[in-house]
Amino acid sequence: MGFFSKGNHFPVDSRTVVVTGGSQGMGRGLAKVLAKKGANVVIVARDVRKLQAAVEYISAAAASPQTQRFHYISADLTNPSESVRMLEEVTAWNNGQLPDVVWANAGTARPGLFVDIPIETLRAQMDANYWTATYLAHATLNCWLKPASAFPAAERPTTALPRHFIITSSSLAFCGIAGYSAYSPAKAALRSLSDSLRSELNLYAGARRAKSGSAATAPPADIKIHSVFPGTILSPGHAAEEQTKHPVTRVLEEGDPAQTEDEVATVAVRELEKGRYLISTQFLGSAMRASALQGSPRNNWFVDTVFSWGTSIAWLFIGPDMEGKVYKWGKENGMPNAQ
Ligand SMILES: NC(=O)C1=CN([C@@H]2O[C@H](COP(=O)(O)OP(=O)(O)OC[C@H]3O[C@@H](n4cnc5c(N)ncnc54)[C@H](OP(=O)(O)O)[C@@H]3O)[C@@H](O)[C@H]2O)C=CC1
Ligand SMILES: CCCCCCCCCCCCCCCC(=O)[C@@H](N)CO
Repeated sequence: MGFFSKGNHFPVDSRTVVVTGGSQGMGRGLAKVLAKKGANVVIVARDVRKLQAAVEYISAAAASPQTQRFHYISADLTNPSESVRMLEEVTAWNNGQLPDVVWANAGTARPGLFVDIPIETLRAQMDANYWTATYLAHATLNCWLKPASAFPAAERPTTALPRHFIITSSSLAFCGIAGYSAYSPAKAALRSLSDSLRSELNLYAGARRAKSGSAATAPPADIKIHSVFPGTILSPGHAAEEQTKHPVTRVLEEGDPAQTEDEVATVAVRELEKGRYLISTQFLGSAMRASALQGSPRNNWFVDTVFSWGTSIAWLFIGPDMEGKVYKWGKENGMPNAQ
């Protein structure tokens, strides 16, 4: 479990990392931090011009510019076959080796009042946030776990470093607020996906160490799942979501401290290095995480347990206060859209 284990649980030096949504915002911040730590990075998004500009920006941060490699792939990850194609291309570019780390970071929020959001947008938000990550998890884990896949068989070093599949969710996975009804459910579902995959991957970790001969077909490395739950990030995506955000949503999130792409990326990677599983990136996010731990592994059993008692009391006050803010908005401004 690594309860007391020290050391870096997320070494990326000389390893190959895929970051989706790496052309801007948090994904670009992540790619830059990983480049500084010596990783080869492939960023994935749709817009080629933004990808080209981002590769230039990210490669300028490389620790060893002579040896580190950077690449971009344009793909619309709402299409499941694009995740498969993208991983094939990454593997070919990476001298036939599968990537060591895949970070499902692409996502988009379309805030607004539920009744005003067209059904197509409700579905598109699941596509953009839940399905992009789930398709990528399916494609990646198939490559990593199935020796009979279309990918070249990896070597089986006895001391292989674990591979990591990381999901960017949102602190809104822990708390539903007015104006994010199209987005939060997708991010909450990703937390459930993380917990489910984390449980399931124990099967393969066990199989790798099986006494029977089946260990020969077991994957070359253990696989770790993690999810990151940022609060507000000052990104191009955030600027766009401000356009459709109802003012009451701004009231509810006004206490949430905004982070830059570099800040959120630095904290996320630092927490991965500590071996964290559910990762919040600032204090309010940590409080929201502690209040919604369910059966998920704790970062620190003592701190998280006491923190969860505290948040359980805090919610008795914060919950009614937040309900009251929305009610007051309605009382003061009347029917939405009727002004
Ligand atoms: N901004 C915020 O306040 C918060 C954001 N988050 C989450 O963090 C992640 C990053 O957000 P943020 O930093 O705002 O990033 P942005 O919204 O600014 O950028 C999104 C990135 O994802 C790419 N992308 C979007 N859709 C697709 C698609 N269908 N296929 C491939 N790539 C796609 C975009 O490129 P292109 O459009 O060219 O495809 C871009 O690179 C998202 O998952 C978001 O939900 C979580 C908490 C808060
Ligand atoms: C004890 C716990 C108290 C909890 C109080 C909760 C207060 C609500 C804060 C909402 C923060 C929303 C950040 C959203 C980021 C995001 O994902 C979007 N911007 C999409 O990009």
